[in-house]
Amino acid sequence: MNVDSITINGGKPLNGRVELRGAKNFVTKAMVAALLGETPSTLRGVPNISDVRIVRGLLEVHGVNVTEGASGDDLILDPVNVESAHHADIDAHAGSSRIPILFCGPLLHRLGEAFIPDLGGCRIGDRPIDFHLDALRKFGATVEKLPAGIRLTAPNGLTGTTVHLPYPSVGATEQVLLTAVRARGTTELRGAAIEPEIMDLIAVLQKMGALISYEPNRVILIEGVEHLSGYDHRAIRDRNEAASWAAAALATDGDVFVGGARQEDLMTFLNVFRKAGGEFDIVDDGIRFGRAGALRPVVIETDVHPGFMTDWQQPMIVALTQAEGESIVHETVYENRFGFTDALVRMGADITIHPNGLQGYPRRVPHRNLEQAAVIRGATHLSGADIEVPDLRGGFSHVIAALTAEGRSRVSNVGIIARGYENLLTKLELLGADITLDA
Ligand SMILES: CC(=O)N[C@H]1[C@@H](OP(=O)(O)OP(=O)(O)OC[C@H]2O[C@@H](n3ccc(=O)[nH]c3=O)[C@H](O)[C@@H]2O)O[C@H](CO)[C@@H](O)[C@@H]1O
Ligand SMILES: C=C(OP(=O)(O)O)C(=O)O
Repeated sequence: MNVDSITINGGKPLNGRVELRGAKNFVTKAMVAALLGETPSTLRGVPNISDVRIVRGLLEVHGVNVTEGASGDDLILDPVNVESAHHADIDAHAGSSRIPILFCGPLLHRLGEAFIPDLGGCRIGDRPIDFHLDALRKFGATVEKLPAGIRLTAPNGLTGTTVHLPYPSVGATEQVLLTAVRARGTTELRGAAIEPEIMDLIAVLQKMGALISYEPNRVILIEGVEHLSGYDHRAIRDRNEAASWAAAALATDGDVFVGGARQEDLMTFLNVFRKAGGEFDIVDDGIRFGRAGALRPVVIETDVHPGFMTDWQQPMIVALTQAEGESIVHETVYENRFGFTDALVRMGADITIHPNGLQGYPRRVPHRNLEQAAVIRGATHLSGADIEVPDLRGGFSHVIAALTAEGRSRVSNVGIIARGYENLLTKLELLGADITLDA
């Protein structure tokens, strides 16, 4: 999506079918895993999104030969000639993604050194990398902070260790996996994240020759091996995109079949969707989402898997502006993930943000110091407005809000949405949305 601004004529339901491809939060990690192999890897179902292009560029400056396979959505990644890259070239390809931090372990194994530029990614809170760096130091890496990034070396190689994550971080879990698989000896990872995308990364690493076992209570054991080969793998589909289209169908009173959506990856979402007045049919090749009747208010607590994902709350909040009564969303994963609601309020939504969270409500998810809460009172009539996309999921939510609202909305900075949604405008048009690209 090379456009920066679109005009949406809203107030019409979305109807039709969209197809999911590989998950942004898996594909980019599997591309990094290819660095660890001694032979080429084939990754299937790769979406055409900007985060994939950024990771491809970073792999290429490190000497990985990346080519497209015959089917159009396969990537062949040949890491046989991996080499150190100039800092300037790495910076030029760092872009807006957080994935460069996951190059640490693979580059240390391959080259004995790594330079990691300052990270991009959505601005949804502080997003520290202390768990990553603490773990890498435990493996034996030295970490030096530079003005524009960090430099790591491992003069004595990397050795298996015990890592106990203070919080089940997705990225830090992937960091430990990608480092431990070729470290000397065994690594015990406690407090691991267990998202489906992580399980798919473990599947990829096992195909490459890694020895990884998943124990009860968020413990993962990794026995380091000396050699890994390439893999051939079809990526898990994007459950965040699935939840986004489901919420879009709910908000606009539409009917959307999401090809490739899998019930087992969306169980928690489906429960909330049903409680909010949505209905769904699960069939072999996907899930159809629509409304069962009037929308109802719900209480959502975001959490790590198997909880309700933080990436799902933004599109669901748009739908909840159409539910009769008071909904509450407790955001417990990130400290600043409600910025997108300002625009919804300008469109007519009644949303109050509690920057320090809401106390005194019975909860399943433990309180965290950084949390926030949103109280949404509905149903409200949304009217078109000029809005600016703040981040990836917030951006998709702005588009849904504009589709739900009566009248015209001008949505600017839509390019960010291409970080995680392939062919968004084409898909929206196929679903019947009235959209024009601004000059
Ligand atoms: C590319 C990708 O896969 N992005 C996903 C990934 O982000 P990402 O992997 O960056 O998110 P994490 O799971 O690491 O972050 C969860 C929490 O841990 C904290 N933390 C994390 C690392 C660290 O070193 N120190 C620390 O304090 C974060 O600030 C946050 O409060 O998981 C998030 C949580 O499911 C999703 O919203 C993102 O879509
Ligand atoms: C926060 C997200 O991604 P990232 O971690 O890449 O910024 C997201 O996918 O919504």
